[in-house]
Amino acid sequence: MNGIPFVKMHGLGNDFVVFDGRRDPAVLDLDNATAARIADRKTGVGCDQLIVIEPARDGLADAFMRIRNNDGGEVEACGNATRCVAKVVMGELGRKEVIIETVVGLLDANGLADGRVTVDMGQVKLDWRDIPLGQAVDTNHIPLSLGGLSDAVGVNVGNPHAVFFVDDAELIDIEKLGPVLEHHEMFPERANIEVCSIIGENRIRMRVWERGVGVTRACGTGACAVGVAAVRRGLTGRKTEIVLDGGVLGIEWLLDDHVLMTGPVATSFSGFLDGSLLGQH
Ligand SMILES: N[C@H](CCC[C@H](N)C(=O)O)C(=O)O
Repeated sequence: MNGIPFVKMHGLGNDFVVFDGRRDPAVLDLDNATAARIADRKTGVGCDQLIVIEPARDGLADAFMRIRNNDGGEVEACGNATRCVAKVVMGELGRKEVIIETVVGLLDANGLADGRVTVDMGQVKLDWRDIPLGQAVDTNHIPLSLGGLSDAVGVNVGNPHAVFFVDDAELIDIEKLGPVLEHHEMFPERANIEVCSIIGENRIRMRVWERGVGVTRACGTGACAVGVAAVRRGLTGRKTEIVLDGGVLGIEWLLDDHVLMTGPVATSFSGFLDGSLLGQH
């Protein structure tokens, strides 16, 4: 079989095409258009994010993870994909603890006995400059209203998030409001949009419109942002269960501002990418 090998993986239905750039240099330095072609669900392999595992730059890391959204754009963080890549590297090294390097830092990952993975997603940032926002506002009450949404909480988990709390997240038309908010002038680097409702003690229902993708079944960094936002608003404790369309993630916002995210990893299939998708003729 010729072509570039890949593995199709997902975290609670947030799905990825994972290439190994350590073995196949052809997938290093992809341009945005090529990445979008591969991520296209009709004419490519199809995925929410395209992931390339690369050699670590930092001596402390076991591998570097490059992340691109379905629209081809490179982004800083992806919680669900970090669990998937960590699991791959754990299998290669025969270790339960690995360090995954990203453009925004080193992420510690631990494999649990039940097959799930816990990732320390690093320290969240809460200053308006770090979200980033287009103006100096209190990030616990961003003055933004659209449809049934208002009064967002801004959280940066390596990537930008705007968290809205409502009475019932299921009733919000996130497909309509998401794209408008993603591209709102308040967010100079756009934003991932989460709509949440408290459904029990330390239990939050969340739906997400992801920057550069659209509605996904789960968003790991989004779940981290929601867990932090709920504490900032005094709605839950620091350890929460986030109920997404695709399943449940465990979040804990530590006192040192690091956020731990725990959830499953799944592999769907392996395949070979035809060279035409890389622009090879
Ligand atoms: N759409 C996100 C990247 C992927 C995040 C999500 N898939 C996750 O699991 O964290 C962004 O543009 O920042």
